[in-house]
Amino acid sequence: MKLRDLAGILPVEGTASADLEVTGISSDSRQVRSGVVFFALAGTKADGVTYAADAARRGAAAIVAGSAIAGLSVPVLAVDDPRLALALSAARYFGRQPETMVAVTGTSGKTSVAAFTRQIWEQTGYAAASIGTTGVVAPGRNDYGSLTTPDPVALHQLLKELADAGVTHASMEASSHGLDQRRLDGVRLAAGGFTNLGRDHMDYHPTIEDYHRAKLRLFDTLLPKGAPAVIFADDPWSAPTIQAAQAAGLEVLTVGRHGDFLRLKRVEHERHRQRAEVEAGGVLYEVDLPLAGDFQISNALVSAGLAISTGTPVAKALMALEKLKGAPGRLDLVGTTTNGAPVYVDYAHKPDALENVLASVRPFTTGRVIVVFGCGGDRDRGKRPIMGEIATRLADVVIVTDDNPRSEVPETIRAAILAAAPGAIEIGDRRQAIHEAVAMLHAGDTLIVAGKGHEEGQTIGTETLHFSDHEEVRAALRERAA
Ligand SMILES: CC(=O)N[C@H]1[C@@H](OP(=O)(O)OP(=O)(O)OC[C@H]2O[C@@H](n3ccc(=O)[nH]c3=O)[C@H](O)[C@@H]2O)O[C@H](CO)[C@@H](O)[C@@H]1O[C@H](C)C(=O)N[C@@H](C)C(=O)N[C@H](CCC(=O)O)C(=O)O
Ligand SMILES: Nc1ncnc2c1ncn2[C@@H]1O[C@H](COP(=O)(O)OP(=O)(O)OP(=O)(O)O)[C@@H](O)[C@H]1O
Ligand SMILES: N[C@H](CCC[C@H](N)C(=O)O)C(=O)O
Ligand SMILES: [Mg+2]
Repeated sequence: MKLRDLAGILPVEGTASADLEVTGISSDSRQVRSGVVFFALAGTKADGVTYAADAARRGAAAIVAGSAIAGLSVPVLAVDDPRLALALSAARYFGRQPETMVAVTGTSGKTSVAAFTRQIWEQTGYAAASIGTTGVVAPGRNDYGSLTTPDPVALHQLLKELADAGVTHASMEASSHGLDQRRLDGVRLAAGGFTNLGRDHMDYHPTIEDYHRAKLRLFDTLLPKGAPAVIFADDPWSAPTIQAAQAAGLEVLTVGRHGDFLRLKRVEHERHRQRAEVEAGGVLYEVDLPLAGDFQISNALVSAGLAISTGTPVAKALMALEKLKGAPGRLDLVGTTTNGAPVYVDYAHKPDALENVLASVRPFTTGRVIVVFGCGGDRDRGKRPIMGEIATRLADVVIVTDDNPRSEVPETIRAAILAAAPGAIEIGDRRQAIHEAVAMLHAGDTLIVAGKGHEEGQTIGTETLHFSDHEEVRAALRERAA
């Protein structure tokens, strides 16, 4: 590609540099090679402008920045929004994307909805992929992920790979960071979904309104006019989201008990499954969902809405729900003790999620609900006492342990949770906490190990050591059975 091919995004028309060959796009100077266009982004830790000279030295074809930079030997192209320019350039540079792409946002449920939507499409017969916190799943591919919404260069490289491999349908998670940082601008979206809004990332967003506004970018900026917006109707933040989507000229399709498109009429809970009655277009459907947790019904309905609004027949989508597999680490039944007490691993690491997961297991728990959890370091400190209070209110036994302490002192994090969790047991070592909790289980009890879900490491300081809640639960169950 020539630099001129990025015209309309970058101010290259009529410049001598328009003929330069472009061999790549990057916002990280350390990855610049000859011919790469470097985008200098103002970040949370550093300002990319500082690295412009480094990028030039490494052979950058041009530098894109928010304003002119003096003294560089390569052309500098000034744009209003370098992050937006990066995303649009990456989209154009890589070119191909799966034909039908949907994105889902919300505080909780994104990973589940992305995974469920992929599964419904698979059952419809499409080559489908999902992209998010747990990684990339596509035919013949299952890569572990790190970011919920990948950065635009990685994202568009991935979308091209998927499209080249024949994937026609892809669902992705739109995190508030991703939306705010323009990571999804340039993705050709056919539909968008909204699950719910609760406290999260208050270290990044100054207020919950700001956090909601970031989420709304999916609807008021990214989706084309007339595109379907599938919105869960039973959340306190549903109404303002519906309003924003309508104002943006989208086709609003609501799902849930208050939903018009897919209306939940009735749910019967069993231990590891639930039977729902859903009305769609005046027809009643009985759906036997093989997953525990009220919230999974909400997620399943948003997913079905996304699949239906992009072409899957209603009956097919709803029947596909009967074969859904939960996303790894989302109310994931890892095993049961010999006396029948189930142990779940769950990714609840924020207040609403913890509240939901604990409330979800109560109906089928005849004994005690036991929870093991902690909070991550270098993340929203305000949520710690809130989660302590929720655990104390909704569980019978609370064990406070370490999550990913990162650079913080683990005792300090635990103390902040414990301050609002009278009677909780403190066991810093997560392995020990899991083993002691499993040893405590009586018939009728339920254990939830919350916070790390699918994660395969524990970050202490700057080191990430292998750690898996699944493996520890299995080991503890074996130990107990022996
Ligand atoms: C706080 C945050 O969101 N940071 C993201 C952001 O980094 P940043 O722009 O703030 O980076 P920075 O370190 O300040 O550096 C500024 C710029 O200088 C560049 N640089 C830096 C050093 C150098 O030598 N040369 C150089 O060019 C950097 O590449 C960057 O472009 O943009 C980067 C590229 O897209 C992301 O990788 C990075 O994610 C970091 C790793 C992160 O941990 N993000 C988390 C908080 C996150 O995004 N989470 C969400 C939500 C999770 C969920 O709830 O599901 C997610 O989508 O995963
Ligand atoms: N619809 C929902 N409502 C409330 N809580 C939910 C919902 N769906 C999932 N949860 C809870 O949130 C946790 C994370 O779910 P999931 O990974 O699907 O959400 P996410 O939005 O992708 O979260 P993250 O931003 O952390 O990646 C689950 O383990 C469960 O505890
Ligand atoms: N994407 C989220 C995941 C948090 C998971 C939890 N285990 C923690 O470490 O806080 C974040 O990085 O904030
Ligand atoms: Mg996720």
